Amino acid sequence: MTQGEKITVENGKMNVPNHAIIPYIEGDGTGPDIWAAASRVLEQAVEKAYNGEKKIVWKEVLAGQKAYDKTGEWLPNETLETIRDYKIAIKGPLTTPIGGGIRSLNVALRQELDLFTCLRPVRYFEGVPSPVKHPEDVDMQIFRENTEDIYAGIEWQEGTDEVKKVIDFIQNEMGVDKIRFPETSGIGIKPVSKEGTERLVRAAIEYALNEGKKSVTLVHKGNIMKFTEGSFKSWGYELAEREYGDKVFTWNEYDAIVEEKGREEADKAQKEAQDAGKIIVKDAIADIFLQQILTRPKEFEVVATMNLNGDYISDALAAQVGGIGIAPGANINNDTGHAIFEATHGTAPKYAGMDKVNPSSVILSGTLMLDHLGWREASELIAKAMDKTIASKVVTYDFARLMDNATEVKTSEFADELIKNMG
Ligand SMILES: NC(=O)C1=CN([C@@H]2O[C@H](COP(=O)(O)OP(=O)(O)OC[C@H]3O[C@@H](n4cnc5c(N)ncnc54)[C@H](OP(=O)(O)O)[C@@H]3O)[C@@H](O)[C@H]2O)C=CC1
Ligand SMILES: O=C(O)CCC(=O)C(=O)O
Ligand SMILES: [Mg+2]
Repeated sequence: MTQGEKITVENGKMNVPNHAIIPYIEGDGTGPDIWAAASRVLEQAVEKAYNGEKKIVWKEVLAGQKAYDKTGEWLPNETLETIRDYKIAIKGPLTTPIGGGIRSLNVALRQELDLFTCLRPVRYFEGVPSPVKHPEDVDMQIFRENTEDIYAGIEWQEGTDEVKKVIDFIQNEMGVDKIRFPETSGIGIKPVSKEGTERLVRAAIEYALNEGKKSVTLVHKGNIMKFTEGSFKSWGYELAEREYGDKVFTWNEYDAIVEEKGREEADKAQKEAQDAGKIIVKDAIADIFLQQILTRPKEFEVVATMNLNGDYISDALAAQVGGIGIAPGANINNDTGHAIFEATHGTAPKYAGMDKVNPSSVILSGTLMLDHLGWREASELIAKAMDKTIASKVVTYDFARLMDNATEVKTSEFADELIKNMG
């Protein structure tokens, strides 16, 4: 067995040894099928890109059903400690029961390790079947806040003593009389903080600056949820102007010019800012945004949004470029460099153990991981092999059912094909 070394971080700089140990969670449902395929592709890409000089040394950590069966715990503390210690991990999907049962282990991992950015890049691979006319116009990076919002699961069930206490408090201490059916309501709480918003928006703007993007769009439902989603928008604009004043032009500034000097002057100021290479920081209300990503996707590049909006938007956008089978993601703490890479999709239980589903989301999450480690040559090999394989129409069931004259292959065979096409 190859002996590996830990990835370390010193003064914010990541040191990646040639034989880097990377913890992985296999995942529930289709997780084992996908992981078997994805891990082979990632290993081979590193092997080929560096002629054996660099290697991934996998270290399994347990979560989900496998953890429960072996240890009696769904998310053992040892798993969290190992990921903290080794800095980087990659995972398959984990099941969350609807209604009762355990809360999301996926959310727990993000919260426990404070992985505040969920980065979900959405771009088109030539030849992938899509329901829209111009899927190639979609090239967006979703920065989804990953630790707050209603998604964090602070809620109380209808009929419990806890929910009665909360409803009594809201009605009697806060004077709220708008709970329509107080005797039969469940209650959920949606915390959205200034700190949480600022660190997410900062990560999005930094990304836009580093990658030469032209805009960052803050997506919110601030007209209805004024002090959570509305504040997300205001705090985002304030941060952009305060920390990046000379590099951005915001729609907040635009509105102030309209007020003072009229729209023509505001348009002129925005045009000047664009010509000077500044990033336009704008915003969109979530409902119309979901229409506009379909009708004019070219207008959006980097998107910063809250947790639940980001969850909806990332599945919707994935559909535009071929579906959830090819939608990667990364959960990152941009301050410490800690990260867990994972697909956007879930465990797809009806296909578990059938060697059937598309492993591309986890494979592409792996390429994000390789980029994060600075092993770009390996991630480029995979991206090229993905282009070549899809162009040759050798695909898993999800693409095959939408393509003419495709050859449908199993999860493991798709991995074989990618490895063959790495050249
Ligand atoms: N980060 C995580 O670990 C996540 C976990 N989950 C959890 O997963 C479980 C199942 O959730 P569910 O809502 O069914 O969502 P899933 O994403 O698991 O599956 C929904 C549908 O998406 C398609 N799909 C999913 N994965 C793939 C793939 N690899 N290749 C091709 N198609 C795919 C299938 O569509 P079709 O039937 O059309 O073929 C599938 O039926 C739940 O417990 C949920 O909480 C959900 C999301 C993320
Ligand atoms: O944790 C879950 O079960 C669902 C998570 C999810 O949908 C997501 O992160 O996109
Ligand atoms: Mg989701």
